[in-house]
Amino acid sequence: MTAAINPQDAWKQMAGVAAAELIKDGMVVGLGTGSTASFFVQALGLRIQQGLQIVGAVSSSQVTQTLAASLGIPLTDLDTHPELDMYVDGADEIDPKLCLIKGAGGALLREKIVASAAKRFVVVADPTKRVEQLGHHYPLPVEVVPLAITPVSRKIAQLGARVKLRQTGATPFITDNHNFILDCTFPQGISNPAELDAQLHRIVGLVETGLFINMASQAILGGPDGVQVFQP
Ligand SMILES: O=C[C@H](O)[C@H](O)[C@H](O)COP(=O)(O)O
Repeated sequence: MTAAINPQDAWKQMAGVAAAELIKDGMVVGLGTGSTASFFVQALGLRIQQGLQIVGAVSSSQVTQTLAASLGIPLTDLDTHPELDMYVDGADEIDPKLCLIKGAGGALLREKIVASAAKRFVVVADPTKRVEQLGHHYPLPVEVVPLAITPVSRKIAQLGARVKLRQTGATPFITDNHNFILDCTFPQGISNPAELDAQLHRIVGLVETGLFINMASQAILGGPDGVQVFQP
């Protein structure tokens, strides 16, 4: 007997299963990170067990790599396959133009690298992730070289953010790339994601931001009324 899952997880699963249906024989696929992406990876694993033949999958984190390997998904990397057919991942916030905040799980840098290598990026989520303006529900995560954490924090604060070093217990959270994460809350929300992203990228020592702008082409949302596809 399988354990019942809560409605939000059921919606995430619906989105993940629907995205897995988009994967065809011969594709190179990018695998996202997080609870919603995990449902996609599990559904993809099932389809592969049933005979789907992808060329390979590139993971956006160690966690996803381990999950995918356990499901028998053939793994590859960006050296072997620098261009992917499709990348599927979750998001923390999705605005009407499909700009995203990502990185609540700390995987934003690899996620952005893998997403940028893909011809198509499909976001999978539940309806709680849709927002009118980014930055009101989740802080914006940015990945920072540990050496630069204090000056970078100060410079982001000068842009109007409350800046918090992400911790795991008493020690800083360490990303797969051995960097730190700063969670940046903009009290008025993020009115111009592209401008903020450009400002943040001018800060030396800041490696990447969790703003994904003009990257996703489609969102698949599971919800109480079934699966809905959303594109601007
Ligand atoms: O670093 C984490 C990723 O950006 C996740 O894709 C994002 O946080 C969404 O995760 P979830 O599907 O668990 O809400």
